Amino acid sequence: MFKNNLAYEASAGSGKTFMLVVRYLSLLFMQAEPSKILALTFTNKAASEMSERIVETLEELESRGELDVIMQVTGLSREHLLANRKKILQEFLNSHTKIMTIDSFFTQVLRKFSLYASLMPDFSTFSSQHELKLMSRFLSEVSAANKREILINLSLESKKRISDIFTLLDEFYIKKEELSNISFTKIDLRAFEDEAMSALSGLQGIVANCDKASGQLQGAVKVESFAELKDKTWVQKESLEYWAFKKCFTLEMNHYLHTIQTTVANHHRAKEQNFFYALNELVEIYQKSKKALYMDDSELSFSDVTSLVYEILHKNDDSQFLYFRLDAKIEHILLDEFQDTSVLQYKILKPLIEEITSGNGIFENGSFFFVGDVKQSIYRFRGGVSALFGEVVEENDTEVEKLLTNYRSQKEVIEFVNATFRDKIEGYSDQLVRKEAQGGYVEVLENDELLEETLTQVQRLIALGADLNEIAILCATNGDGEAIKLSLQENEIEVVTETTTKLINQRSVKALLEYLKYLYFKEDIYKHNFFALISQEIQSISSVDFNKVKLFDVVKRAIEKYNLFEHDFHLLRFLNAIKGYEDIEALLFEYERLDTSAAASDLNGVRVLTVHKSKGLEYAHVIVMDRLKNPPASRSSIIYEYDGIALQNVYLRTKNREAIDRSYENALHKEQKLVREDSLNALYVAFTRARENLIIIKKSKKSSFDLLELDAKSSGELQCERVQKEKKKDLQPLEHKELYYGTQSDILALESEQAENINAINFGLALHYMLEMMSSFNKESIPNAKDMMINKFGFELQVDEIEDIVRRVEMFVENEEVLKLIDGDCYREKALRYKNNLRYVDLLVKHKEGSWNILDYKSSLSFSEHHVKQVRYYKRAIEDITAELVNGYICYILADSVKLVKI
Ligand SMILES: Nc1ncnc2c1ncn2[C@@H]1O[C@H](COP(=O)(O)OP(=O)(O)OP(=O)(O)O)[C@@H](O)[C@H]1O
Repeated sequence: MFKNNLAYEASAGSGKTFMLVVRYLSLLFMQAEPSKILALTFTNKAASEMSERIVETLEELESRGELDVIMQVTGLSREHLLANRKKILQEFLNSHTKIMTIDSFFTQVLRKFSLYASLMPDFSTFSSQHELKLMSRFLSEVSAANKREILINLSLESKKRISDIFTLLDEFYIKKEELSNISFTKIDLRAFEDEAMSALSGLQGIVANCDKASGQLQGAVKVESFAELKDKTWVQKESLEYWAFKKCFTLEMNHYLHTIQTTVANHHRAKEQNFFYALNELVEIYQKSKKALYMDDSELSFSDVTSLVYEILHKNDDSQFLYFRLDAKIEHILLDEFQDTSVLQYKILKPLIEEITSGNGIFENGSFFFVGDVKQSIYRFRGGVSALFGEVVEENDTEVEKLLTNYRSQKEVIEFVNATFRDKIEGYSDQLVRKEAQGGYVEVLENDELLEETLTQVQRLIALGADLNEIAILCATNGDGEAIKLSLQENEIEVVTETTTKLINQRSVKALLEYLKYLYFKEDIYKHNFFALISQEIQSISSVDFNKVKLFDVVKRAIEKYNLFEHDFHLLRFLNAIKGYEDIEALLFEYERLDTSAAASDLNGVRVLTVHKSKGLEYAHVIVMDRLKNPPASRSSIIYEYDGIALQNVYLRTKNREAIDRSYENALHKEQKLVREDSLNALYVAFTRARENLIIIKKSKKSSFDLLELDAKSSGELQCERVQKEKKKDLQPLEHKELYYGTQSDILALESEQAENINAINFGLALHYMLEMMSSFNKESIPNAKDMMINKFGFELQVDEIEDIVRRVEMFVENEEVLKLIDGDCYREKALRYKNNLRYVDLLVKHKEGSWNILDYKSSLSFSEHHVKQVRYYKRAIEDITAELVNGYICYILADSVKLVKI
């Protein structure tokens, strides 16, 4: 029977998402209004997939596994459900549903109440604010407030660059609310230093008077300053009855030692207090700069949105009334992936949930439902606290049910996962195997040539008949993903990655955009494009008064009128995305920035994605590849210590402090445990994505699988169901049209992720940018391009680096060979979309006689092999597209010369 207040805490593949869809459909069948069901997911992709699954399930209800479960949940008969499903589907498609990410929901709330935050409701949101702009705004605000010294001191004390201080500021800004219970005071350090030095002189006295004191011992206590003293090895010991001290040991020595330890520990604490005090002062300015920026640009990051919504709803005289207004629109709440919800996000939702669970809401029949798996919590860095699940259950008196059977994977995969994690993850309980899932294959391979081995395994699967779209390669970073993608493409294997799968680049969505452009601009070209894209005869299109008809309705009507829907889930996603735009202008001028991804079903190629992005997804064949590079040892300098969901304390990570400060030691251990849990959870997510075959490729040393102690072995039999290739719909070729796919710097930064040195990356980006900004390749264009480069990158670069870049550009425009190659129509930063991949060609030149030159700039000689592959790829792409002669060159623009290498 239907339970009003229910949660599922269950392992991967046990049907949580399935139950979420069942729950949603059950509510629909129980006559809940779709617009009053708030279903929140973690990613846009999950939100779109949920809507799609609802439509699909309703369309095919009689043959779907969901049917029986809906009957159980609702108590309604099969006949009733089947008789009503068409009506329910129509209602669903015609409603303003609320299936979205938490971020989008908060954005909607903020739009609604924007005036409380002195914002206009038409702001736009991005996953992060423009970092460089923010930095320079912040720096000028810091100067205006006379706080430069604080910033410089912080940077000196923590031995961090100013830009790293930014990361800390952002962390503190995001956790501002949680930190509000912790206060920081400014403390004078000298007293501690004096006390420690005076205890030291006591100790030195004992050593001086001891006949048996060795030269080594005398050296060990010969300390000139407090800074030197606190890092001495002997200061970290429990007792001085050891080593060279032993011969002179007296209890008094330990007395001095303990005094030194206590004062050093206090000194650390005081220093930490001063650090956080200063950081807090700067956070105020940081927040002010952010506010100023979003007032100027009307652009907010999601963390800004969350903080503002929290402020409006919790720190406002009208709070109760505002919640009441929200409450009136929400009757049921469904939350997916709850383990990754942040405490602040939950605090915002809490009053809404309480209205429902306490039974005093406007709707007596409201319901609350959430699902999650603490083992899959991998977003601690974004504020996820795994204890939240339990807390919420307790606070709301929610009934928790377990789902014990794995519905996703075959036996070999399930048993391997059970055996691997049983003793590693606390409280792990084995998943049960379905009777009909007795096959599957698992192999752990050891090979240091990770890319080659991955390619071999993909080819092995393809040879066995695997569907390309059912092969997923999970890797550690975007950089690793790019490397594997290139390697597969070199071997003519199609690849689908995130950058290539934007919704707005899908044919049906493009068609609708052309349609809307026609309605708005009234240019015939758009009409022609629209009909070409939907493969229909050109007809007249009647005009629409956008003041009277909602954008959403215009698009929905077009979909119906031109019969576009037929299983095209991109359109469903597009309809959902449209709800985020105020009006037609906002859509037409902003849609290029829409980063919703396309419906997976219509893309072709091996999926390459990071483990983090793979959460919630499943594939028949999964290859988990070890990380190509060892991770940088970049630990956060701040340790956040939680007690349950409450932030209890913050510490500044300090060398050797754990030996002399018990509470720091505790916090550090807790943190280390969490870091280990994060890694284990990520591996758990990765291994549980496979339905049939799981192949793990590990390297022999420093493998990310080390903590699992995996041996190379295989079990089961590798089999792939041969795909029946469906005949693709006959679509007319797309008219070539230049598109804007984001910015080159996004992609360059991604490509250069392999380069460890952030300075080198910035340098390269700045050089590229300056060349891009050259209106013509001659000396006259240099000053302007230089200014633009400084505006964008000046903050990141030293003066001599800027001069170096300008010198290189001068050499470039003076080089005879270069000038010959670029004699023609030059296209800078040309976006190139080929086989579902997006690339930028630095410089593409079309010669009068119909041949093309590609120039790919490099600012250093490293990674040559990679460059060659890249240019070869561009060359092949342009040859395919133009069917004309193409020459490719790598142009090394070095400090002292320009070298051209023909590919
Ligand atoms: N009761 C069920 N009957 C039939 N199939 C089911 C059932 N529950 C789940 N499935 C199928 O099993 C697979 C895994 O389910 P689902 O994705 O809901 O698991 P999950 O718990 O959300 O996994 P994860 O935690 O990894 O996201 C899906 O293909 C789903 O359709």
